[in-house]
Amino acid sequence: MSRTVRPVPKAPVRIVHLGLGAFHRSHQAWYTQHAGDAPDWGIAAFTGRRPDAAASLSGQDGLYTVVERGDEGDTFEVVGSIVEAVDGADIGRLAGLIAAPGTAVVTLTITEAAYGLRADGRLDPKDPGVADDLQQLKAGPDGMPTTPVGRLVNALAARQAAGAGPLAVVCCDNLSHNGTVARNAVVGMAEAWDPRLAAWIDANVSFVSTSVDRITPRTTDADVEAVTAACGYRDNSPVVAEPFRNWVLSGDFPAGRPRWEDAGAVFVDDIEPYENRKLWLLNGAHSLLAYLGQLRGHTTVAEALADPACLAAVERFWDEAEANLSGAAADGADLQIPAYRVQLLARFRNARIAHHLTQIAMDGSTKLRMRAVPVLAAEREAGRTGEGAAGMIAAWVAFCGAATQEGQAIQDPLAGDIAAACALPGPDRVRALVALLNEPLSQDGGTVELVATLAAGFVRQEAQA
Ligand SMILES: NC(=O)c1ccc[n+]([C@@H]2O[C@H](COP(=O)([O-])OP(=O)(O)OC[C@H]3O[C@@H](n4cnc5c(N)ncnc54)[C@H](O)[C@@H]3O)[C@@H](O)[C@H]2O)c1
Ligand SMILES: O=P(O)(O)OC[C@@H](O)[C@@H](O)[C@H](O)[C@H](O)CO
Repeated sequence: MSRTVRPVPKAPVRIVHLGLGAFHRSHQAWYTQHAGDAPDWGIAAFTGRRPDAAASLSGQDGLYTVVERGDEGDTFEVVGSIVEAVDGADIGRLAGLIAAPGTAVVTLTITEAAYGLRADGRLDPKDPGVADDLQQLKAGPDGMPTTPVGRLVNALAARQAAGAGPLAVVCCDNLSHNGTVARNAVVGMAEAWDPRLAAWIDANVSFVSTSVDRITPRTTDADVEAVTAACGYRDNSPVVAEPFRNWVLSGDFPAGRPRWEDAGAVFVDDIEPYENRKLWLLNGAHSLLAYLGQLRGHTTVAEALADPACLAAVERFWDEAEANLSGAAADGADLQIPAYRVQLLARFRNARIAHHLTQIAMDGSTKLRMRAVPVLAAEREAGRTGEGAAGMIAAWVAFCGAATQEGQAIQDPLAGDIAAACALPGPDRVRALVALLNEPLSQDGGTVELVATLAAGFVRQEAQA
């Protein structure tokens, strides 16, 4: 940025973030800036796989613009809660910050696929990243773990050694029971390296579960230009997000936390109803639109939703999801599912947010396990067909088949297995793909037949003009 516009003084680092992407900047960093005690809570944010985002943000003193993009127009706000942006490969700095007694919270947005989990939600020791990091951790001080979980385990060992006390790890990825997932991944890796560290983590680290929501597509060059034109300064790291935002958290913060509730965050005892409402209705519809929409020639969420066939598929899935959602939380709070559905349609129709289906389609095997499988399993259990949820899986099956035939790479942690499944003949192909999402469902002949029939009806169409 060409001028100093730091909206708050530089706060001391008390939060460490892993996964410095678009979402962290539009969500957790925004909430931290808007907490009543923001001057006490600075964030040191580490990138995942490349140093670029840290270099870009460091070049402008950590400051960046959140462009809130509504139906009617844009508003701009400079956010200053990220006080340090670091290359994720700098594991020394990460260990130093996590070992510091002042550090109280670690937040994560490293994507669903980065946890290295099997379909049953446990750490997968055969995952190449997990296996390699275990070797690195066992190599001692010269080891260089490369996955976020391996780096975090390494840094927690430094905190244990420093006697710096307990802290909270707050998973902000779109995963069911995301606190438990983060715990399984971190404790699972620690156990395989050093059981005493695993025991220390068990006793000292609180894994907080969250439901996180704010549609934040990848920033484009046009977004950078729009900020320059509207604000009169050059920001190389702006982020564009919808006006809506939501954060529900459940768990303990043994070393304290910012007053995120001042910015609208909600703390609950029973997070599951909120989590399912968001993951099934919002993210489920997104995944359905990502595969069916692309097969029908659309490129963005808003375009796909304007197609009556896609809208009907979403409504069909939502009816099934709603039948299996709790309408109220344990404390009696009404989750207002019908109103939530209406609001979602309006959010998806915000055509000024160009949310690309290709981005949502990535890592489908991990996402569909949480977005389609639970609804389909519940529908089958209730003696119903589960055609809406099966439709989402069928769209993914047809999408994988079309991409494979066209020689396009599928970005997914199971890309090799997907390619192998797609090489099989008809019914075996569908069964093998369903098995990648959920083994028991793949043994249910009725489910496989239903998915196969629906998938046969989804054929690739020419891109819409
Ligand atoms: N973007 C949204 O609208 C949104 C909304 C709610 C939740 N989320 C959650 O946040 C996550 C990140 O979204 P984003 O928009 O910031 O994405 P992004 O691509 O902008 O950033 C992702 C970050 O994670 C790192 N990363 C990605 N894959 C990794 C891997 N396999 N190993 C290590 N690091 C990896 C990247 O390097 C980057 O730092 C999503 O996957 C989702 O779980 C996103
Ligand atoms: O971010 P992912 O890859 O988990 O999923 C893609 C979208 O469904 C997601 O980013 C939503 O836009 C977001 O969860 C809205 O809060």
